[in-house]
Amino acid sequence: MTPAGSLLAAHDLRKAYGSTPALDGASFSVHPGEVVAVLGPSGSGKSTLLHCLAGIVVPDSGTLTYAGRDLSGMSDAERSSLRRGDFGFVFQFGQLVPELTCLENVALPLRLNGVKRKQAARTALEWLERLEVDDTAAKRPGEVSGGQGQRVAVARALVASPKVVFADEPTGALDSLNGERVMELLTESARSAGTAVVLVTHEARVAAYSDRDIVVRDGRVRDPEFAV
Ligand SMILES: Nc1ncnc2c1ncn2[C@@H]1O[C@H](COP(=O)(O)OP(=O)(O)OP(=O)(O)O)[C@@H](O)[C@H]1O
Repeated sequence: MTPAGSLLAAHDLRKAYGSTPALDGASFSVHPGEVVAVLGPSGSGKSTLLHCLAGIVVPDSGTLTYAGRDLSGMSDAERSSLRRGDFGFVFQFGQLVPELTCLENVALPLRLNGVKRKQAARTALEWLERLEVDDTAAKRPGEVSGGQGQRVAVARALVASPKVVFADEPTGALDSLNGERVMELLTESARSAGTAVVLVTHEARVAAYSDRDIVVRDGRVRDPEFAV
């Protein structure tokens, strides 16, 4: 059932919110290091698919396999530990911790994984430099621009060398110039680290940075990679 060589695969996922079906038999897979864009009209189920793949939302039925392990059968604690260790996240509005500096925000995933404070700060600064926002290191998220905040969020998503980054409309709140730069930096950094990216977007311009597109319609996905 799992496509050969895939890192993350979903088969026939179904999820309803009350009587509203959000996913209605969605199958999808991503290979290591691959950048896949998830496209589709508003309300088609893109975010629900991403949340299921990331282990944030539990589907009503269907199977989810990550690195050969059945995600559906994992406990909440196992899924949380997978999210912390193997996954990174970027959302539309950075979702940085407002009380921490940008450097501390980027260092946070490393600290949660047990990296010592000094080493975490050093690595976080390297990532801020890579994303060209090292001048935000001592500032809090409320003191930086939207574009800078998203770059900090990308640094935070990649700092702990995740296997997969989930990005839900990461440039949705940015102007086109800033949006394109964030996409360039996200995809370049992910490709050089061998990190796969699952990218939900409305915009064809953003999807152009992916290796492959899939389209969600009415909670269903057609992924030609998936042999059913
Ligand atoms: N927490 C929720 N409670 C109730 N209904 C929900 C919830 N989340 C999503 N839905 C419904 O499920 C369907 C799919 O929503 P989803 O957010 O996955 O779509 P989307 O394609 O990401 O939309 P958009 O592009 O507008 O963000 C929609 O009908 C939506 O209203």
